[in-house]
Amino acid sequence: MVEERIMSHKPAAPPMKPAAKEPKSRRQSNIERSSYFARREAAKVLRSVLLGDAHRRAVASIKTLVYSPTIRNKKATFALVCQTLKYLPIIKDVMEIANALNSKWKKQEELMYIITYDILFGQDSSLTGDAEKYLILRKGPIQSALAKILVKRGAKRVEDLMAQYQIYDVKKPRYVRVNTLKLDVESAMVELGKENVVQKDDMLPDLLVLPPGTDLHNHPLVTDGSVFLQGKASSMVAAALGPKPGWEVIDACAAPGNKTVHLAALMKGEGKVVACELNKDRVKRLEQTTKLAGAANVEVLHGNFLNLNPEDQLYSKVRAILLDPSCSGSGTVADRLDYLLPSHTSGDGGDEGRLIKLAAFQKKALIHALSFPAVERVVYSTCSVHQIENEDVISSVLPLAKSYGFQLSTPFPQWARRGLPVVEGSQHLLRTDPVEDKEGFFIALFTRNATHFPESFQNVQIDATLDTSKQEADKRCHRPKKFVRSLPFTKFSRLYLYRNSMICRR
Ligand SMILES: C[S@@+](CC[C@H](N)C(=O)[O-])C[C@H]1O[C@@H](n2cnc3c(N)ncnc32)[C@H](O)[C@@H]1O
Repeated sequence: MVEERIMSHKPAAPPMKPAAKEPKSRRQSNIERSSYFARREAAKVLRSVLLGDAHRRAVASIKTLVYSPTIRNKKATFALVCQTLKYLPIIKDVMEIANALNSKWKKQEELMYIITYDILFGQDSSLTGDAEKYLILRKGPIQSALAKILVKRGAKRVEDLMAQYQIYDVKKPRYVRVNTLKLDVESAMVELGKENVVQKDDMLPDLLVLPPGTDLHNHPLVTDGSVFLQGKASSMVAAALGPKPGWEVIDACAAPGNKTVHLAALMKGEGKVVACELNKDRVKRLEQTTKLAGAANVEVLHGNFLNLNPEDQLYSKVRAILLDPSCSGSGTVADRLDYLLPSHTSGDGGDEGRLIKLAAFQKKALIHALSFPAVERVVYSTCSVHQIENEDVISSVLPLAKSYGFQLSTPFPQWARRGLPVVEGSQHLLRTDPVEDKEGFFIALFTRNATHFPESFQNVQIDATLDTSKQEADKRCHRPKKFVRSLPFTKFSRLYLYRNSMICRR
């Protein structure tokens, strides 16, 4: 038999079976045939994921890969890839202990991972094909390797083992946010309740809770934008900002726009949401989301939030800013599965340099958000579990925020999990736990009363980019100025505030 190549577009046809004692039904043969192809298609996708293209963007990438025209059985392939990835660290150890792969099959290790998943944890008993036959012959050693690992680690069940391997079981409820621009909550409950058990969330009035595993991707309410498949933590962000109908609001880093359209709905479609997005391709997603949601009060802006000038008349009435900047995404890795990819298996989940860069941008963007003159509320949020992107950002910005008249407020006081106690006011910060709450989000809410705007603030112009070269900054600062105060900006630089002048960074 010619060696099966998982990278070829068309996998080899399943081998003809020797005459069986009892002829197989046509239905059974079709099932075997489609499972055979699904495993090869899944192996092809898994190979691309593990090779690196999809690194750090696993699920988005798995979806993109699965939805390519070359994949026929998309649903089965997607499920098989996700499940195999979920168990991959265990599968790899099992295969090593069982010494299951010879050099020929090592060349097709992704296919072997998929088949081993099926042998150990899957429900597919129709394992036909050469690769399958090879592993079924080694089923005994494979199963005893798993038993050895369980004994060695003192784990009674595979679930305990998964916990030890830090694999989170992602059986979380399916949350559905009702887009109140299109449908009221009661009607959504009635409609979804026809086929599912639906409850209202205990904190967010526009959020519904359905049983884990409920698949609503093709539900008419989802496809027509009446409801959004949005998690609880993600839905808490716009609600924490609490914009009122008629306000002007900026969503600083907006695509794909789930929170943008949530803001629009909370504002009952009245007022204006300026949705700013840097990435051209993601702007398209943002526009699609906005259109789907029927959020007519959203104005999409393709640009860099750091370049919006707070002194521009255009933004003089902006009362709230939602800042959900690019982050490591480490809090949603259980969803995205990339925690199983090579650089994520060692614990902290990421490359320090990348985190430092992200945190630098996050600080800059937060300072920028706080510098809009009429802003009363700023929410800073991430889907990261890293202190450097969360509490550390807040603590480094807090002195400046206070000088602008802001204080930390407490979003959702009834929520028990708060910030790490490494910053003054950590009790105001909100965290969700990646294990307990199935996703790790962070929310900070800065508020100030209009009456508490600092007197000096009225006369202070803000350097919009905080990114200018030193030469440019010096030029700008070369004006008569009256010193107000200096504040730490980074470890190495301070912000100098001057009345009737720019903020200069040195
Ligand atoms: C975490 S995502 C936002 C998710 C979005 N809030 C939602 O819930 O759908 C961060 C987004 O910010 C964008 N972004 C990054 N830097 C930016 C900048 N300087 N100005 C505007 N957008 C930026 C990224 O392209 C990305 O789309």
